Amino acid sequence: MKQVTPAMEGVAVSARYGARTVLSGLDFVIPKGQMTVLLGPNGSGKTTLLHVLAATHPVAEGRLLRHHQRRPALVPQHSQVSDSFPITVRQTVAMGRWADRGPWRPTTRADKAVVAEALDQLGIADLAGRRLGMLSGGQRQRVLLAQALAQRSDVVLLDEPTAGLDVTSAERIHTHLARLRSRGVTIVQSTHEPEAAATADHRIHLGAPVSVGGQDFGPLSATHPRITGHCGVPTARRMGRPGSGLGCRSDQDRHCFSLWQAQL
Ligand SMILES: Nc1ncnc2c1ncn2[C@@H]1O[C@H](COP(=O)(O)OP(=O)(O)OP(=O)(O)O)[C@@H](O)[C@H]1O
Repeated sequence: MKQVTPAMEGVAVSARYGARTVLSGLDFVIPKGQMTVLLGPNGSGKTTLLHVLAATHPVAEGRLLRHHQRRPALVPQHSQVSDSFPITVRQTVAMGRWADRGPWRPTTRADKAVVAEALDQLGIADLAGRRLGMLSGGQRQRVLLAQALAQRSDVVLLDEPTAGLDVTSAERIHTHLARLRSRGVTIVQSTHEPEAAATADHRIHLGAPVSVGGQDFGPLSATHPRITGHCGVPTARRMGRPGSGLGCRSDQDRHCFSLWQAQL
């Protein structure tokens, strides 16, 4: 039976903006070294959850247990970066080193080597001297991913990394994410793309309740396709509290997810 090791575990996690609760009582697991996708309609809280995982947005209630080694690298949506921000591609990628050395320390030779390698890996070395705001969406997204690579974290969080990109640019990003995963990096990405969702190891659904066999689950649900078929334990008792914030897409997934949760 496949063992799943958690990189992070959320226990009844809530998050707010002022008095407004956006995430409420979420229980979830982010498996270590695997690809998790966050799914859900606009406004369901995917970006907010990514920021909670990145520790850039506070947990209002509940607990987030961390089992990873380094500060997560967060890749924002490319549309969130201002065109007028006067920064070059190399400087943007070098910011990824801040997690290690702080923003005010001079860049070391080792930092420069890491930045050069990240630029190279994403195929953007020729853009190093260009202004970030002058790049296309696809180029900019690769720069932001290079910044995350330069951080050398064991957890990479991405907010719709291929939104608005053409097929070739999106494939490049997917290829690099797959490479990171093969190196054991834990990846969490929000997406609206069915293909990214289908190929992920693990899916977390936010938003509208999911109906399974006439029973409603929501607002959070999770599946783990890799362990589908390894279970057979009647688990509805354990996890099927309607409205509890936990549920899965299919009966089989629901059983498996429960068993998997129970293994942790
Ligand atoms: N800074 C903020 N202040 C107040 N409310 C916010 C803020 N950021 C987001 N929200 C609200 O929180 C809710 C969740 O937003 P979030 O961006 O996390 O959703 P999302 O699932 O990522 O959406 P999308 O798919 O459109 O990117 C929305 O209703 C949004 O209006």
